[in-house]
Amino acid sequence: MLDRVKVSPSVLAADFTQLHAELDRLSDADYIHFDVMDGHFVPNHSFGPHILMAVKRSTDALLDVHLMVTNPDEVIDWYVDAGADIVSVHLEAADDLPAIINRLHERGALAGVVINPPTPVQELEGVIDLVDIVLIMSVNPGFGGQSFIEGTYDKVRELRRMCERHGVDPLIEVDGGVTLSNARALGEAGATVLVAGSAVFKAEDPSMIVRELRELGTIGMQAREG
Ligand SMILES: O=C(CO)[C@@H](O)[C@H](O)COP(=O)(O)O
Repeated sequence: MLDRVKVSPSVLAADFTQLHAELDRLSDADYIHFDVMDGHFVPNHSFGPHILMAVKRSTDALLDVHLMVTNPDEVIDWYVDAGADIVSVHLEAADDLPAIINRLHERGALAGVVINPPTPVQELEGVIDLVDIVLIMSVNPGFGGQSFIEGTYDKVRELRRMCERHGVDPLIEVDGGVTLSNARALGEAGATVLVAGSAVFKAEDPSMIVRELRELGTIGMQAREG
């Protein structure tokens, strides 16, 4: 059981001409969230393992890689080799998720599963005992700066109940449209990791936003735990 919510700033919203300086401003982040987009699974391209290596050189935070790709089994090793600490793959994209999770564990990485907004939480039933982290998308993946989908709270609560039934306690991460205005409610619903791109990188003082997101999320988490 965590004693506080963790914050994972999404580097997609950073100024790439100043990547090192941008990451340097985030000494308080627990993780750095790294969105990989292949132009097939989502209608956008982002970056690959070489940029992840550059991120690794610029931060002490753990690297939280989110693969929005159609062929996760073929690329997970690239990202572990580049320094990923967590690799999350989409339930909607993986043909053999248990094999991918096994491979990540063999390589010493934490394994995550991601579901898109239309995918019901019940579809996680078969893998919930195997994963270290579940990422619930709170926007349709592909772009930063979108509005948070309100139905996410119910999905997080439902996932929390599923975890209790199974006697497991994976990290529960929420990604997309996360801001200071929903961080507390997300912690209260059961989220333990908040991904935030625009809210952090577009702020004047990104480190302060990271601390505030963590504090609000943790207040919510404590309210849920009573
Ligand atoms: O995976 C994604 C988008 O596909 C997210 O990680 C976004 O990058 C989050 O950005 P904001 O909604 O916080 O701006």
